[in-house]
Amino acid sequence: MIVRVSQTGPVDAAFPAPPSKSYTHRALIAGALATGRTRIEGPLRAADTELTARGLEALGVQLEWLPGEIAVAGCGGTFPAPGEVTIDCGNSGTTLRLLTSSALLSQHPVVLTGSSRMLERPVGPLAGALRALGGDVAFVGEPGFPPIRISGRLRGGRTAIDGSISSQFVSSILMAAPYAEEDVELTLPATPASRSYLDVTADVMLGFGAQIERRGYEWFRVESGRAYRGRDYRVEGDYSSASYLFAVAAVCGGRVTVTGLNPTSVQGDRRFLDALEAMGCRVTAGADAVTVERTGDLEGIEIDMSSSPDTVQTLAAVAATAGSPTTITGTAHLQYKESDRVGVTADTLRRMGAGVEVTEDSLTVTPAPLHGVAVDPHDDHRTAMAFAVLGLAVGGMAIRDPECVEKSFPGFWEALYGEGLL
Ligand SMILES: O=C(O)C1=C[C@@H](OP(=O)(O)O)[C@@H](O)[C@H](O)C1
Ligand SMILES: C=C(OP(=O)(O)O)C(=O)O
Repeated sequence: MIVRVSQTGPVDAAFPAPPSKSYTHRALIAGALATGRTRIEGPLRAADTELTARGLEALGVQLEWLPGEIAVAGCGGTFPAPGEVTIDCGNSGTTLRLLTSSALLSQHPVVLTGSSRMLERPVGPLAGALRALGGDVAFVGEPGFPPIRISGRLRGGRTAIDGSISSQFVSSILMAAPYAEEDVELTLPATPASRSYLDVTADVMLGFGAQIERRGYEWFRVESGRAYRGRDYRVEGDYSSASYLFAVAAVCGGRVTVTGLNPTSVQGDRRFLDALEAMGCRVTAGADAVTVERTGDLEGIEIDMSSSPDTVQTLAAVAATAGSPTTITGTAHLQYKESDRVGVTADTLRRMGAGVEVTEDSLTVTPAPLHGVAVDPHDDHRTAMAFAVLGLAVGGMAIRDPECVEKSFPGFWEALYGEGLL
């Protein structure tokens, strides 16, 4: 299938925010490990969160998707899998990385595998740290990459972990740590990539009753034996998904309101709004809704997005419509995602007519007259959504395999269609 995107004028639209993917993954894992029952209210039902749910079911957890909620029967810290299981984590890095440490809480070995792209996404630093904490993580194929076979136990203790490729390595150990035999102490020698996701992890862990001490993003200590307690847990809206909707106002002019967003959220992609404001948009945040409005021209900016990786492509798309160049730094780890995102973004923007310069850790977009092109997102939802939005400003855009948005934002095309934008 192909979605064709035509040019549209200034907009006046309102959308509900899709629920947060990161919070849903974590609430599923905390609820599954907890003592007692959990109701996850307003979860994201998308390909990736279903993969986490199915993975937990394979580990013996009972859960049920009901309208607007998930009911999870907590297993009290030991997964009752009947024997060795293999879990296909598809294209979801969060599923594979976050389940890696918790898999040590199964009585039997667990094999984690995924799509062909997933087998190219690193897990080496996580495996190394888990070995130091008592686990046995074997690489079934290429060293440092999935598939991995996890056995042994989570003894706990102290170790260092390098999170410069992915914060998910650190989140993985933190989420399982309350069930280690001893306290877990993690030292991070370098600032982790996507550090804001460690705040999301800590937020969910504290919400489920765990105890964490931390010094910024350098050092974390989780108390052993402070089990998660099952509870009713409401999932907040997703700032990464909302970025595409806000970007519609930024590139087309007019205004877009997104409801269901937490104004004090720790999600790093909230910073995307600071970027739009610095470029010349008006951003107003209420108790539960954010409005982005553009009446004049946009100016380019310089911004560090190392903690907001999932909105780099949205920002690059907006930057191509501004009046001066934009430099986004902190982009090095985007090469490890569903695609080499900086490479794909640079290539597509150049084909559209923009000037793009790439260094190891930055992307500079120099605006120029743009024309639409055909985009093959190579199964990367964020490429499809970012360039669809830019297509609304430029016209003549064709997005192939649009169903890849199922990964995080299954209603994306319907949302645009519903507002008369497609
Ligand atoms: O922990 C999470 O929920 C995520 C962490 C980030 O990944 P990295 O830490 O690998 O950059 C982000 O890109 C991903 O979409 C979700
Ligand atoms: C990188 C992403 O997800 P994951 O790492 O879970 O595949 C994403 O959603 O952009």
